[in-house]
Amino acid sequence: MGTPANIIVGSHVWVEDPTLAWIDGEVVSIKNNEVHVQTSNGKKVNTDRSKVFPKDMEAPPGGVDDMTRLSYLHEPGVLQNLATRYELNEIYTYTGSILIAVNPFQRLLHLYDTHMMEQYKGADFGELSPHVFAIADVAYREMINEGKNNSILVSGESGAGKTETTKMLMRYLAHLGGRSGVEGRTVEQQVLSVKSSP
Ligand SMILES: Nc1ncnc2c1ncn2[C@@H]1O[C@H](COP(=O)(O)OP(=O)(O)OP(=O)(O)O)[C@@H](O)[C@H]1O
Repeated sequence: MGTPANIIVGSHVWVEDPTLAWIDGEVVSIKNNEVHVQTSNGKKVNTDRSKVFPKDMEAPPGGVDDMTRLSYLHEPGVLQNLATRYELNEIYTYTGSILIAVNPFQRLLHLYDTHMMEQYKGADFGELSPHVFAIADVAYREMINEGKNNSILVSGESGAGKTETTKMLMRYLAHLGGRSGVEGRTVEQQVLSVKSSP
C-alpha cells in the first residue's frame, strides 16, 4: 500500500484514528516527512507522510459496487466504500471477480427470495448488483460449460458469515437443480439436509 507523493497542503486525506480506525481531514502543513492534518472531527494529528492516504473527493455518494473502480485502492478507501454501502444495506461488493460480504446482523429476506434467484439465473457477471447468487451462477455455468468440477472459496474470520453465505450458495445451486427429487423432496431440501447432518 504505497503512499503517492502528491500529498500537499490542502489535500484531503485519511489518517489513522485510535477509535474510528481512519478519519478524514485536510493537510494544513508539511515539514520534512511530518504531515499535520486537521481532521473532520476537530482534532489535529501529526503523522509521518507514509501514514497519510489521499481521499477520493469525487467518489459517488453511494460508493462503488466494484472496488476496482475506486480511485485509491488503499485500506481507508476500501473500508469507507464498504461502510457507505453497508449503511444502504448493500452488504455485497465486488473486487473484480471476488465478492466481499459484510455481515448485516439482520435478516434481509428480499435479498434471497425466489424472485432474486430467478434474476441471477444466467445473468452476465456484473450485470446485476453484487450478490452471492451471481458467484454461484458463474461457478455453476463454468462447471457445465467446461465439464469440470468447480469450487467456491468462502473465507473470513469467526462470525463473519461464512456459514450463512454457504447456505445461500447451496440454496441457489439447489434451486438451479430445481426438479423434484426422490421421496418427493426437492433437490434444495436434499442438499440442505445433507449439510445439516452431523
Ligand atoms: N447474510 C446474512 N444475513 C443475515 N444474517 C447473517 C448473514 N451472515 C451472517 N449473519 C448473522 O451472523 C451470524 C454469524 O454468521 P455465521 O455463523 O455464518 O458466521 P461464520 O463465519 O460461519 O462463523 P464461524 O467461523 O464462527 O462458524 C449468523 O448466525 C447470522 O445471525
